[in-house]
Amino acid sequence: MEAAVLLHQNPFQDGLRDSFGRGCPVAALPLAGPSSPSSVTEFIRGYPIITWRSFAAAQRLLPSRYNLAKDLPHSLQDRMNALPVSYRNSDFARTVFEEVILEAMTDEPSAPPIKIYDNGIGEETTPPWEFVYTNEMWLGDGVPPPDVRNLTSCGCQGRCDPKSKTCACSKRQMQWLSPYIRDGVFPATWPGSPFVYDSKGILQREGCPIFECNQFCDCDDDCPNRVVQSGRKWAVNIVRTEQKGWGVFAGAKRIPRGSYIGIYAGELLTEQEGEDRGHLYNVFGRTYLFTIDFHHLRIGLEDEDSFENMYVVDAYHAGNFTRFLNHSCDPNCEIVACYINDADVNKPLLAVFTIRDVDPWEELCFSYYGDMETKREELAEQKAKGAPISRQDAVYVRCACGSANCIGKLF
Ligand SMILES: C[S@@+](CC[C@H](N)C(=O)[O-])C[C@H]1O[C@@H](n2cnc3c(N)ncnc32)[C@H](O)[C@@H]1O
Repeated sequence: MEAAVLLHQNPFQDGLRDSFGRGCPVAALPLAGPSSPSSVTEFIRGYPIITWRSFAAAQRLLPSRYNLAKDLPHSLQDRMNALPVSYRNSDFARTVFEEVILEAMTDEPSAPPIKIYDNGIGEETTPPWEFVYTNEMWLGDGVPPPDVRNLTSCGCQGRCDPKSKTCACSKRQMQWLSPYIRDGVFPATWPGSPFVYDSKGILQREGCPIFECNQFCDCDDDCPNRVVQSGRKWAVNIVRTEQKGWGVFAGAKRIPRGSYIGIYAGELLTEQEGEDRGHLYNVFGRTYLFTIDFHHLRIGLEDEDSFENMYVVDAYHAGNFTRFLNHSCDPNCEIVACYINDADVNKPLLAVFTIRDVDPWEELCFSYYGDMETKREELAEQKAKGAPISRQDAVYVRCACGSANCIGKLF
């Protein structure tokens, strides 16, 4: 039986929390079931006293909220696709698309609205109505729900102090960063360490996994270790490109290096499902699959090459503006593994950050191959051996990134 912990909607709850702190009783409620949190030890007239701390403990026992890919709502897409092409290519359809995006942005209150600009390239006024706009992850068949029971959380009051010796979140971040730092010493140019962010939320260290404070941490919403979960702050636009289909462009402001841009959202699929879909997308010549095979997942394995990735994100049927990020051989963004409310190390969120300053209206791109230097070395090695460069059914697209050191083709 699941623990039934219901804290009645009480307009005074927040007031109580503010006045007495989180260790104080907030309610005495019926709480039943064998898995009632062990932290409930005091009772009033037979009812357990729920404190904020025991409430947080009890929350771990409740089923967590998550989305299943099979429940993706697609009636709007079906209706739009049933309309004549002339309507779908009208300015009105573009306004509808922008409104749909706006509606899905309730989880990022400071995010500027996303505009779809008509630059006269091509016939389409909006991207195809082939996907559900969402900032969330949708779990495919065989993908387990988030592991919330094993989340480590901090008991910090107010904003977490990166220098704290007791903050469980800074300890966890330190532990995961240590393989990437020479002699365990953080560079002086890296304020905020061991958190990966400085006090303004700018990412200080690229290429390492991020461990943010989570839903069970006691710290406040403005804690410096809550950047991805606070949502996008920078303006982005969806614009048609000459040779790469739709793309994502910065707004009127320069975006500094290390800025959070968005989550590569979509369906989280098993490797097998991703592989099957990959064959179809290769025939189609357009793919939105991202394989979760970050370097840190190999740490600790006897043979790093024996690593087998478990999950893939597919943004074809569901996703947000990040699904329009094109590839560049000289990228200004990268995807970083970010952990928040799931303790399963194989299921990070894919967070997009800038890796250099981005000019106003510049296109935002990341490398579909990860580190480009490694990719170049790999290609040179394969060429020397005369080995085939990629999988049999891969459809090669000429890379149109336009960078001076472009490797020439995609996939
Ligand atoms: C994740 S989607 C990016 C959004 C895509 N442009 C669209 O219109 O939906 C990946 C696809 O975009 C195209 N693409 C991305 N980067 C490209 C590049 N550098 N050169 C040519 N095509 C590119 C390829 O068709 C690729 O399969």
